Parts: sequence; C-alpha cells; structure tokens
Amino acid sequence: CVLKKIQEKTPLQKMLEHLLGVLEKKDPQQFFAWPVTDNIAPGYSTIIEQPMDFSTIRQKIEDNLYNTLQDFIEDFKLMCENAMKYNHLDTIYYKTSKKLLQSGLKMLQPEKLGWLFNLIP
Ligand SMILES: COc1ccc(OC)c(-c2cc(C(C)=O)n3cccnc23)c1
Repeated sequence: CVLKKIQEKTPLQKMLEHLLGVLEKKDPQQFFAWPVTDNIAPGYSTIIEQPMDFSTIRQKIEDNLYNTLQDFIEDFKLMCENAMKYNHLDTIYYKTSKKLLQSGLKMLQPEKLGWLFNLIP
C-alpha cells in the first residue's frame, strides 16, 4: 500500500480548521454535520447538484484543497444555500441554514479576521 505521506499542516489549513470548528458549534443539532441522504430527504440528489456539508469541508481542508479563505467561504455558502433551496421557508432546516449563513459570513468578513491574517507568515 502506498503510505499516506503525513502532511505538515499549513498556516491556512490550521486557520480553516479553527473557523470550521466555530461554524460547527452554530449547528448543535448537527443538521449540517454529514451529507444529506435521499432517504432522510426524498429527491435530494436530484434537486441539489452540488451537495456540501461540514464533514466534506473538513476532508477538503485535510486534503489541502482550499487555496484561499474565499474557496472555503464558497463551500460554506453552498452548504447553506443548498438547504435554503431544498427545504421550504417554514422548516427548521431552512431557518437554521439562514441563521448559520448570516452569522457565519459576519465572522468570516476580512475585517473581522484581520487578527487571524496577521498570524499567517
Ligand atoms: C432530523 O435529523 C437529521 C439528522 C441529519 C440530517 O442531515 C445530515 C438532517 C437533515 C439535514 C437537512 C438539510 C441540511 O437540508 N435535512 C433536510 C431534510 C430532512 N433532514 C435533513 C436531519
């Protein structure tokens, strides 16, 4: 078997892992923790072309697939927008995703992260 090279984490990876942790805490019911399946959400895979969830984001961080903070933010927005597309306005999923998106983007604004960027050499 090919030994998986133990990759040293880059400063960006460490920053994204921190931000992911903060965002995950805003979803205590873990509705966004794992991929949504067709058996819990009928027709999901036909309605949502590009599924996204926190576990997939975490794996992408580990695999160093995010080159910038913006790439990470795009996946976070995709995850929330998927929920607002599939679920109706009056569902807990729609409401939770709307709140998650609003509070998440507030935290992810560059001016709110200035201190974090200064940590990246
Ligand atoms: C009720 O407990 C759970 C547990 C895990 C879930 O998704 C990983 C969901 C879930 C998460 C979602 C989303 C995010 O759209 N969803 C939509 C319809 C029905 N269920 C869900 C619900």
